[in-house]
Amino acid sequence: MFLALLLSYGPYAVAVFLLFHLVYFRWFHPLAKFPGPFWASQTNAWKAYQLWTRRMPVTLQSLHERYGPVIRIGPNDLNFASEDASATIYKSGRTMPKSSFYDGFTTFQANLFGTRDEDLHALRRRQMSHGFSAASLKSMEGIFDRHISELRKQIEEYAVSGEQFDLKELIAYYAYDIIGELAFSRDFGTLRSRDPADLPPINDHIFLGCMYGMLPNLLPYSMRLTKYIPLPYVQKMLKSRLRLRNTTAECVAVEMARSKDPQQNTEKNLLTQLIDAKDPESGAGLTHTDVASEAFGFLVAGSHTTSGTLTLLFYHLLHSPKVAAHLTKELDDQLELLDEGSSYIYQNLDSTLPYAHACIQENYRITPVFTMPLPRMVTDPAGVIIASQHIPVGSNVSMVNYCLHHNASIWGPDHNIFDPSRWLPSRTGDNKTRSVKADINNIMPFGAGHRTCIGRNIAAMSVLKVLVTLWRNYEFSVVDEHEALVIESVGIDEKAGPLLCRVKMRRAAAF
Ligand code: HEM
Repeated sequence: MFLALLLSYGPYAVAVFLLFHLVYFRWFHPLAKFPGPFWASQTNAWKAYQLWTRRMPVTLQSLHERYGPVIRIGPNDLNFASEDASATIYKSGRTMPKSSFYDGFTTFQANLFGTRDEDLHALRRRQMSHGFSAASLKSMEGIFDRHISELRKQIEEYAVSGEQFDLKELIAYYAYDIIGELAFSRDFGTLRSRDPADLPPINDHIFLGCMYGMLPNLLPYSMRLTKYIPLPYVQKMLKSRLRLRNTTAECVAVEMARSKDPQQNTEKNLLTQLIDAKDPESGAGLTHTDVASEAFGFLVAGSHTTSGTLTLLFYHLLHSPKVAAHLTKELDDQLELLDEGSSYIYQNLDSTLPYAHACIQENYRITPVFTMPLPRMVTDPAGVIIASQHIPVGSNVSMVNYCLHHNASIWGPDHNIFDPSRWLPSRTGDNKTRSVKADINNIMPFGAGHRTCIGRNIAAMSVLKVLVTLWRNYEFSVVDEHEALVIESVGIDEKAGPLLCRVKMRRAAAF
């Protein structure tokens, strides 16, 4: 009887429900007045599909061009691309906490990046601030120098042989080896072995985290049930995440055991600093699982971001002859060629190289790599005003830095041109009337506010040292001068395909 009723009326009930859902979310929902694609107003699967295409930042930017600075990208989600939005969304502290999107990244337990507990976040930041301070950074400079020296060795082999090579791949090995030493106290030696299979599957982890996070209604189940989906691609991603987790657990266990042995004199790095970390207020330290969870976060947040950034910087320089010539002149004027084993001291590079800094800044603007939407939740019962719009409590609001960095009303119609002179006081071009200082507030490659990147100084040191060392000491040329830049995004971006180059020495080979 019940089955008969279900079969006769069930399809009508489903149709009525769907119709109600469609009409409510499109025309009566509190966010209904905001423009955006129809399917985005109906289901979070729209966002998940955009992630799947690997083109989300570019798609969102074109939607902003079409609909304006605020668009609806999910039934309960708004995305902003205007100058005045970032302060309210990211600098309102605890009243705008991270949304459930971040739960998708939990591997051991929520870490500094993923936690939505503001008290825990504040405690962790206090515990870790010493490890990321300028003094700690200085004490870790030797680690960078060793790996830059290894990178030079590999490049010099190509200079001698004259063979073409993939600079993107070499940079990826370099960035992984550095983070291995910083976060795991281990030299993975991938620059020496140069086997792509040695590189960790970080992109898979990030893609999976973003995918889980973009389907929040499924989250409690999806993380547990994905293992039963018999698709090889899904199984590969799960295995990748497990592999990363196991590597982390193993390295942390070794270092924690070593730290208990007073005979062992280990070099300071981020992992040893985590093990020693104490909250200056309460004296509380981190447990074994806390340390593993944070080290895992450093690997995920710090390696592909750095390698993606460096590869894109070299791509832009190698495809912009005038910019390249300007940079060469500045470095030739300011820096001696390096001998074997020597390096440029970071502190000395800071004030003397304005054009190199401008190139780095422009690279962060035109091709930021951390482009996942960074959603925050409106928790004030009265709602909040963002970019002159009232946004009701319970909504998720986000920005994608790529969209802000390509907003033509801020950067001018030439926003797609790599032009470091935007960052010089004597700037030329469309936005010459604006101040550099104002524009620095309009880029957010490292996020903004109290959840801004804790590793930005580490990234800054790596990027500047690699740039000036390679650009001053070698002469690179790209194999395909006309190659158009295609970017793939899994939440963190990279140049699609290799960056094929040839290289010449600017002095006799050192190694
Ligand atoms: C060019 C390189 C890098 C870029 C572009 C970058 C970008 C970002 C961005 C945009 C955020 C903010 C995320 C949000 O609001 O949800 C972030 C957070 C974070 N980053 Fe980075 N990052 C880089 C390098 C690093 C490095 C080298 C490390 C560590 C060794 C690191 C560790 C972290 C951590 C732990 C967080 C969470 C901070 C918090 O919530 O308090 N990052 N990063």
